[in-house]
Amino acid sequence: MADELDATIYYDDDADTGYLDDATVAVIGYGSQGHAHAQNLNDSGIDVVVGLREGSSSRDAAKSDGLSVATPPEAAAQADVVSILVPDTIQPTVYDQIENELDAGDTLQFAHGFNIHYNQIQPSDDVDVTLVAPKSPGHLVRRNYEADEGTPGLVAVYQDVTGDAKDQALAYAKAIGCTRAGTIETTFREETETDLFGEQAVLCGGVTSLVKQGYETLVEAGYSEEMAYFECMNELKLIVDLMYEGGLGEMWHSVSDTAEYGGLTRGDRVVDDHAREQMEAVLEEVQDGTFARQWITENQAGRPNYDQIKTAEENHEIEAIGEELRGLFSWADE
Ligand SMILES: NC(=O)C1=CN([C@@H]2O[C@H](COP(=O)(O)OP(=O)(O)OC[C@H]3O[C@@H](n4cnc5c(N)ncnc54)[C@H](OP(=O)(O)O)[C@@H]3O)[C@@H](O)[C@H]2O)C=CC1
Ligand SMILES: CC(=O)[C@](C)(O)C(=O)O
Ligand SMILES: [Mg+2]
Ligand SMILES: [Mg+2]
Repeated sequence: MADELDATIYYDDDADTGYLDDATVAVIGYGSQGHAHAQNLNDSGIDVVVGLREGSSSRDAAKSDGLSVATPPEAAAQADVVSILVPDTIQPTVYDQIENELDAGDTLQFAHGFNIHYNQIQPSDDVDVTLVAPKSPGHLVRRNYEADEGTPGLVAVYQDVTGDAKDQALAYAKAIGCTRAGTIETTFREETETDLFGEQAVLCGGVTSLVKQGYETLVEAGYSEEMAYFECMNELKLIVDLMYEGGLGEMWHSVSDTAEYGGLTRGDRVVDDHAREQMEAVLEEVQDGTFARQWITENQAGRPNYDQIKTAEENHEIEAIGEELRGLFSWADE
């Protein structure tokens, strides 16, 4: 355990999958996280059953991956740990379907704290409630596990009636590969707020806005779409890979002095004080529940705004030129 840092971080040696040896884990959902957790748990020797609704389009995939499949209530009835890995706004409905199948001492496990933190799910007081949240998209949780690597994660306990909630959560984190890379102990509130902020202001929202703005600036100045795509989208991965491997310094070391000087003197003009004020406003809307209420209301209304902005994003010209160019990479499937 690395405790000389501010946070308490757990690694493989700090976790014992023995806490899941006699348990069955129901993974409800087989999407981005669900397919990864279910397969990683299974490959780690944990007894897994996948819970999917009747007629689910994911049933064939789960079965072809060698996993047993049941409906969410059936899976929960068989399980000692129920991992809720369906979309956040669906979870309260799915919880209603399974809550009567939970026995005293079972565990309700999440990969994001949204529904507990914003009181959308009030779990019964006789079950453990835990969180193991990979800091990674689900498909890389699986890919890294198969490569004998891992993805960092967060672990939290909301309710511990058995006395083993944290040890069992660490066993789960180890079985999906998170303690290979490090799993930070936190709370449902901290995970929820930092995850929502990070995906909105940096990882998903901020970065894609930066890419699109850069692309549009070049194209509107008369440069070709191809040039703008390779400069502002394709090369971003190559730059971020270096940051991932060795920090900002690794990237600055690898790029030219010209790029380093230009980046260090112009970067804060683009992502400036106004951007920082907006980041702080975005965080405040996460903390005071404004975002959660907006997202819940949006779903209750049938996602009219979400569908509209999602369609506009899909139709952004960078997507078309990108698909065309990626298809021409020498290694692309012919
Ligand atoms: N995506 C990610 O990388 C990350 C996600 N998380 C968290 O993990 C959890 C799961 O997210 P994610 O994996 O993205 O979810 P997905 O959107 O990938 O979940 C899809 C799964 O949910 C099922 N599903 C969808 N709607 C329903 C429904 N109405 N009833 C029953 N099942 C339904 C689908 O089944 P069907 O095939 O039948 O449609 C499918 O199996 C969330 O809490 C999320 O915040 C945390 C970290 C990262
Ligand atoms: C992949 C991840 O960590 C996110 C962005 O938080 C999510 O998909 O919710
Ligand atoms: Mg996240
Ligand atoms: Mg998230």
